[in-house]
Amino acid sequence: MSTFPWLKGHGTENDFVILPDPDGSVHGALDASVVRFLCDRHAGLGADGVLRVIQGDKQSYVEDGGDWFMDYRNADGSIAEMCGNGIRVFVKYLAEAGLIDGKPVRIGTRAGVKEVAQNDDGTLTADMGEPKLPDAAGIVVDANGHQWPAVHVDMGNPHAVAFVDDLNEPGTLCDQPTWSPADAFPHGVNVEFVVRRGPRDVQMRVHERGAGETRSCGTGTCAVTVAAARQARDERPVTYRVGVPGGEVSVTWRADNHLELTGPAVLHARGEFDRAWLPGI
Ligand SMILES: N[C@@H](CCC[C@H](N)C(=O)O)C(=O)O
Repeated sequence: MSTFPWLKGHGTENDFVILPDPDGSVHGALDASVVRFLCDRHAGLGADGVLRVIQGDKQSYVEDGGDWFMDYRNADGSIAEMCGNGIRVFVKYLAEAGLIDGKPVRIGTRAGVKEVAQNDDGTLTADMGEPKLPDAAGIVVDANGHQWPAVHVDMGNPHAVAFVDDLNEPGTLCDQPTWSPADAFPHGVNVEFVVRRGPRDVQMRVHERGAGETRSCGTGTCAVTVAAARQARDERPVTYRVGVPGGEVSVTWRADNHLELTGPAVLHARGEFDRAWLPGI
């Protein structure tokens, strides 16, 4: 095919190029350079990542692809296990395309199958599964010469959560934080900076692995909730309001240890891309 369809969508302004590829034949292996080009904000369509939509039984990446499989790629072309904002946008697309009804849907990801429900108010709720808290005490995040202790929370993808006094304090805005010990995150990490605004109410900024500072990160809001609830010794179930630069979401840490992420999802553009426009690919 000389052209392929695309859509744009976002969840709290964490934005994605959606590539429908129901039987996996449109994009084949999906080259990292194609992802980089599509996500380029100057030369391409512009996005924090790509959501490729494949039927669960037509993908060849994981054992259980669910009803539909979310093949997630970061803007730099790297593969990530999971995306909490992306999965809501993914289901919004499936619903608007008439590919699913209103019932909860099982979405396969590289971090396992996640169930996503569509709520009456238009928001979506994803069961994000259980967090892991690897025993990695003593992690320090370093940004522009400033350092903060951080908590390692794994939501299928890795997060380092650092509590700060002020989200605008020097150092929190930078290209890419580093961390020590260097081997704590062999595959890189998403870094969240957090302030408490009140009981069960936090505000964060995030530097995403493979995308830089973004307006939101759904798995990051779950990691932040876990770190904040543990710090406050909250009893479960507990619900946190998590503000991000692009809006806000609600995260419940249930008694059974699962995290539930509720937030908006928006589709805002669609088109047809001519393969001849992919430079040198
Ligand atoms: N924005 C996402 C996370 C996307 C993947 C992340 N950058 C990683 O590499 O782990 C979210 O909403 O969770």
